[in-house]
Formats: sequence, C-alpha cells, structure tokens
Amino acid sequence: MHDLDAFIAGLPKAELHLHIEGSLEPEQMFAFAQRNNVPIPFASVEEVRAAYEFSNLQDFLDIYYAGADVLRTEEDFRDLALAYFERVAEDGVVHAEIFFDPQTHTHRGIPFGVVANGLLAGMDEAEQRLGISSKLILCFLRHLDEEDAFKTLTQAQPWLDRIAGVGLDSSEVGHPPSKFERVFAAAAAMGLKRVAHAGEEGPPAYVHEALDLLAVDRLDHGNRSLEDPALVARLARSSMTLTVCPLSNVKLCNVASVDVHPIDRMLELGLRATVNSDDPAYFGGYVADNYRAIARGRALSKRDLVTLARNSFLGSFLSDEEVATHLARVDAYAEEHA
Ligand SMILES: Nc1ncnc2[nH]cnc12
Ligand SMILES: [Zn+2]
Repeated sequence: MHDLDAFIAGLPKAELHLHIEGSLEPEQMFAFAQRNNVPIPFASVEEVRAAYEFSNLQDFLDIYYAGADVLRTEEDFRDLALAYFERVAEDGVVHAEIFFDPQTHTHRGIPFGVVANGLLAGMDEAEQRLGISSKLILCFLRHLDEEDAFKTLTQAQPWLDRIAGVGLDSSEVGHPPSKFERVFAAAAAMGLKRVAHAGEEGPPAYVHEALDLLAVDRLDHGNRSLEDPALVARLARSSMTLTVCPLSNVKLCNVASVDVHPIDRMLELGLRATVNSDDPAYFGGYVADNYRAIARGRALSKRDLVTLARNSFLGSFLSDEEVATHLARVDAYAEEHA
C-alpha cells in the first residue's frame, strides 16, 4: 500500500456525516430484496451500479429512496448498520455519528421502533465487537411538512435517551431551514443536539438560517458558505464544524472534480472542516476513500490530514473528556508516523 494510503487508513478518525440508508450496497439490496420478497427493478448488481449516475441531489434522492424499500425488518436495519461499522473499521473509524431518515420508512408502514431498535442493535454490537462507539441522529425530510416532522419527533419519544440529536436532509432548494424552526426549537427543549444540511445546493442564506433559526451545533456540507465572506468569518469565529463530503460533492455535480475541491481553502480560511462519506454505497467510497481522494486531488500534507482527523473529534458530540482521549491518540499516531 502507498505510504499515504496506509497513513490515512491507520489515522484514528470519527465519521460525522453518514446516512445509514446510503450505506446500502447493491449486493445487500439484492440480499434484502430476496429475503423479504421485495421486487427490485434491476437484474444485476452491475445494473444497479450503472444506474448511479447523477446530475444533481434530486437525481440521487429518487434512487436512494427507492433503494430503501428493501429494508423491512429489525434484522435488516441491524445488518445494515453492522455492515457499515465492519467496513469502516478498516478505515480507522473509531467513532461515528450516523443519520437515519425515519420518515422514509414510517411512510411505507415500517414502525419507527423497527428502524430504531434494529439500528441500535447494530450499533451496540459494533461497539462490543469492533470497539467503535456511535451516536444516532434523527433526520427530518425537508421536502415533507412541519406537521410530519412533529409527528416523527413524537414517535421518537420512547427512544430519546438513545438519540443524540436531530438533523435536516433531503431536497434542499425550496425547503429552507426556516420551515423547521419550531420543530428544532422543540427538539432543543428535549435536550437534543441540532445539525442541518445547508449550503450543499442551497444558497448562503440557508446557512444563515440554519445558524440563526435552528441554532445548529454543526453544519452538514456548508460548501456554499464560501460565496459569503462575512459568513465564512462568522463560521470560523464560532468554530462551527462543517461536515464536508468530497466524493458526494463530485458525484452530485456540486464540485467539478476532487482536483478543484475547496477542502484546503476551507482549512486555510480557519474553518473547522471534516471529511465524511455521506452515502458511500452511492458515491463511490467510504470515509478513508474520501480522505485519499482529496489528499491526492489537493496535494494535502500529512499535517492537513491530521487536522481533518482532529476536527472530526472536536466536532463530535462526545464528552470533552472523550474528545481529549481521542485527540491524544491522533497526536500520538501523527508523531509515530511523521
Ligand atoms: N447529500 C444529501 N443531501 C441531502 N439529503 C440527503 N440524504 C442522503 N444524502 C443526502
Ligand atoms: Zn448528507
């Protein structure tokens, strides 16, 4: 293995932007379809992969929501989560804060508890077997209305001690954060952390709204903040974490290629950027693939990569003590492999 590849694989890191439904590999899609007797419109794994050509976020979302239909039982959600953790154990991931989209499932008649219990079982097993800690973040689908988001928050009540926070995902343009101001206020009152996708395709104004109206603790993507220097200064000043997803940005045509990805510019501007995979089964790589792609595309130094890994813990929802322990491990690794 190339020296930099090995360095990246061994670098302890957290993943902070991962949609668990987006880790559904074509092989798993076929396996779940077969065991649940769900028809799928593809004849082979190759045919599924060939369909993963997207021109924008909506193109992807249409196929992503269709793929999720094979997930039916608690066992499916457990297996899905466990397969993700088994895969990223090879990538140096020691902690992950994973998103799930309950409405994608409850709207198909799958009870909230089937989804939550299955994912939590996979997370618990991963912690025991692989030593990877994790937290769960409930995302509201922003193309649906406020009432549906409130209904979902109510359904989540029995699991609140196992849910770290709420997020906002799905079709961004036309669905500004302001639409969910009251839901996020209710979530905050329940003691939940808040994150939101903003500035992936939407304008800098949506990032302002996520900060001002949703009081987010972390910003998902945030790329288009770079168009607004005052916003960049605000994000840098407040040490706001950005969960950047390079291969996703390229696959969804928001960035032309990793060779022109702004990850190094973000770091130079003092932004707390992190590197994540978003929907690895659909975008061509897990978290270490994302580190490798930008390391090559932007000629990042080992020091930059260490900064990105440090940022992943600094931006996590772990306790200060846990963060300090992880940072010490990153620093020890960096020193040993300088
Ligand atoms: N990149 C993304 N943006 C918005 N919603 C998503 N759901 C899954 N991946 C997403
Ligand atoms: Zn995302």
